[in-house]
Amino acid sequence: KLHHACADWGFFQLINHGVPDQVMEKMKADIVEFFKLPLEEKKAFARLPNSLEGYGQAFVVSDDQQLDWADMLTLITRPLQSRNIDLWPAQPLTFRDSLSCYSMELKSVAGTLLEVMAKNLGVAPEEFSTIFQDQTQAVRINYYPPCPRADEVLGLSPHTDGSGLTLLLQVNDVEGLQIRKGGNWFPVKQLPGALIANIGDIIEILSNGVYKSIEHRTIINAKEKRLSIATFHGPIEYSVIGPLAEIVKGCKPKYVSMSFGKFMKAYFSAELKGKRFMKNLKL
Ligand SMILES: O=C(O)CCC(=O)C(=O)O
Ligand SMILES: [Fe+2]
Repeated sequence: KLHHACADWGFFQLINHGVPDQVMEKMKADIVEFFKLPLEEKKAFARLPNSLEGYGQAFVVSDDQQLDWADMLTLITRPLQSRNIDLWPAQPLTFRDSLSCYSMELKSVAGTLLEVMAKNLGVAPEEFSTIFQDQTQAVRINYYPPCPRADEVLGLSPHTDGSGLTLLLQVNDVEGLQIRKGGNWFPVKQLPGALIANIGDIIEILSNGVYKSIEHRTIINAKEKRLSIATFHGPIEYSVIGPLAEIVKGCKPKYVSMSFGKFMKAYFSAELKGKRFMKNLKL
């Protein structure tokens, strides 16, 4: 079932993920509290120039670009030695603990899903676990303020995630995520308690296109704010991203191979434009 959902849609909702309710609820409550803080207090955790981490806009590549209608907090959560705790909000007081617990639980969910995917692809589970063991994990917490001219802005422009696998949680009860399928946009209604799983570009490349990363965007509500937390799971830092040898036995690789570092640099220097970034990586 998972295989079909992944391969056909690049997207699925996970209900029996095993993450304790209280871990999800604590995380959600602390996210809501953080964004309520006065701007000056949030700015204490501001993104530094040339860094992707911290509070502020992401994906700004030029001065004349129209910005997305969102405020974001991006933090690296794994591997543990990559954590930059100074950028983790100290208010509310439980934030750091909530995020640590949430990060650990989601790592385990992602690990299980990646194992299932490796099996479905017919590659040795070790091949995937070597790439994803002590995986990189980062969170992007998105705050979309209401906008009276909601149809003139986007919360997040169409994009695919530069991750292997993304697990997404809508924090308050406002919808806004849309996925693209066959040229049309479909709204996603999060099932109660579910985590939304998105296939990212790295799985598309490793699987040589068997799994496709899902193009998605968010729209803005005219009256209500919306909050979400996206948790991105990627490979270990020094891995090479390219079609797996076992998969391209007897067929041609469809994507270029490059180091994870180079891939990330390329991903963040491209404007968010649907699947255009991936098209550039095709052979
Ligand atoms: O807010 C959402 O539902 C989606 C967020 C997202 O796609 C992202 O942060 O990459
Ligand atoms: Fe995304």
